[in-house]
Amino acid sequence: MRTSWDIFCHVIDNYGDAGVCWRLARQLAVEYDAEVRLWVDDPETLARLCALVPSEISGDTPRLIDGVWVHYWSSTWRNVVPADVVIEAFACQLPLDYLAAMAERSRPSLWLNLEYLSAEEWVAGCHGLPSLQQNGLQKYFFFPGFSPETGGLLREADLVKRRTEFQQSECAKIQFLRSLGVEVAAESALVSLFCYDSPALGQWLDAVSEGEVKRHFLVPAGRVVADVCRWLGRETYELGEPYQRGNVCIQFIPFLSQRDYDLLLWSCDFNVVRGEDSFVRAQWAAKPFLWHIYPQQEGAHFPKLDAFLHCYTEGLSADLKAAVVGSWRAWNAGVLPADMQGQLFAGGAELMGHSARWCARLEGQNNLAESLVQFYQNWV
Ligand SMILES: Cc1cn([C@H]2C[C@H](O)[C@@H](COP(=O)(O)OP(=O)(O)O[C@H]3O[C@@H](C)[C@H](O)[C@@H](O)[C@H]3O)O2)c(=O)[nH]c1=O
Repeated sequence: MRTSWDIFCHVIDNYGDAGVCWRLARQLAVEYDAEVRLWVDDPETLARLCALVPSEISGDTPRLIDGVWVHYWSSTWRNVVPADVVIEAFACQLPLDYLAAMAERSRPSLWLNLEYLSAEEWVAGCHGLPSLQQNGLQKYFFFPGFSPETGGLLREADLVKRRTEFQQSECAKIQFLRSLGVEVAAESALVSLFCYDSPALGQWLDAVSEGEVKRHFLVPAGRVVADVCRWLGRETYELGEPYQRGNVCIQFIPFLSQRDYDLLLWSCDFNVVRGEDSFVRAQWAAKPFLWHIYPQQEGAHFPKLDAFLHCYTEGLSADLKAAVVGSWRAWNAGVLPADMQGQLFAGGAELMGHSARWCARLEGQNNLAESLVQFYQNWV
């Protein structure tokens, strides 16, 4: 019998919550033949990530998309029979009636809270721990992560193969970039830019524009566009139009589907990414990158940044390690000291090789969907 899964997604802000839930839901349905319902309270955000999702889904009419039943999670809850496995993503609050129904099933549901990604050491110790809840059920805390003691990272079965084939074909890359209206000059390095607002951005672009290497920045529609326009001295912009300032060419492109965003990351020489899901996808791209971590109050994100840097930079030469750690920390603090601006791009061949080895290392651990399925099988 097929296992049924309910994934509950409350979109707090940005795209990460919906991005992670959608990716997981699809993988469970497509690769594990699971019967998946995704309950999302903001279908419009999901629709930006996958064109097949309509931006409005009524409470009564779920849509079957890529094998997943997408439901609008409205504030008025209509009772449904809970699934075998229930995932509350990022500690969202499940409907009270649903919680009661979970406990009333003849075989109670497995209840999991899917946590945010962190490379901190304590994560391995807390992964999979239960906590007794008011409805008499155990809730298990499920942590994605970078070590085999965690739930691993989202990675579709064919991801690395598709990426390798794409990156081996110059033609595939050119075709994809052309579909976005992008032509890259032969001697220019391609950079994707998806980050939060940052005072460091203008300083960095200044330095790069005066640098010796030509860089072509692709900027998907989003909040950083306004800052880049300001740096260009423009009030408006045309999608696809290349804007040149010094050695920097800027091109604004549409916000892509998740699938095309992967192609963008695979095509670029360097990716600026943020949050959780684009950060993981940049690692699967096996290219050098910069992580703009989701800023939290009182600097709570800095230990997370350091924990990741600690694992990620293992094996780098001392100079390069210092450049990566220093420039990532500076970027995330919003200040780039003058001598550090070029260092964001430091590393060349060493960092390229390192990115590929890091990706291969991560590929050696279970992926998140696989870990969840195994957890359920062991629990039953
Ligand atoms: C730029 C771009 C991104 N994307 C996708 C990739 C990801 O699935 C998603 C972006 O998600 P993230 O990278 O996680 O960054 P984000 O800033 O949008 O999301 C954040 O949301 C907060 C609520 C969380 O607390 C953060 O941890 C983080 O997840 O958008 C596209 O599909 N097309 C695009 O063109």
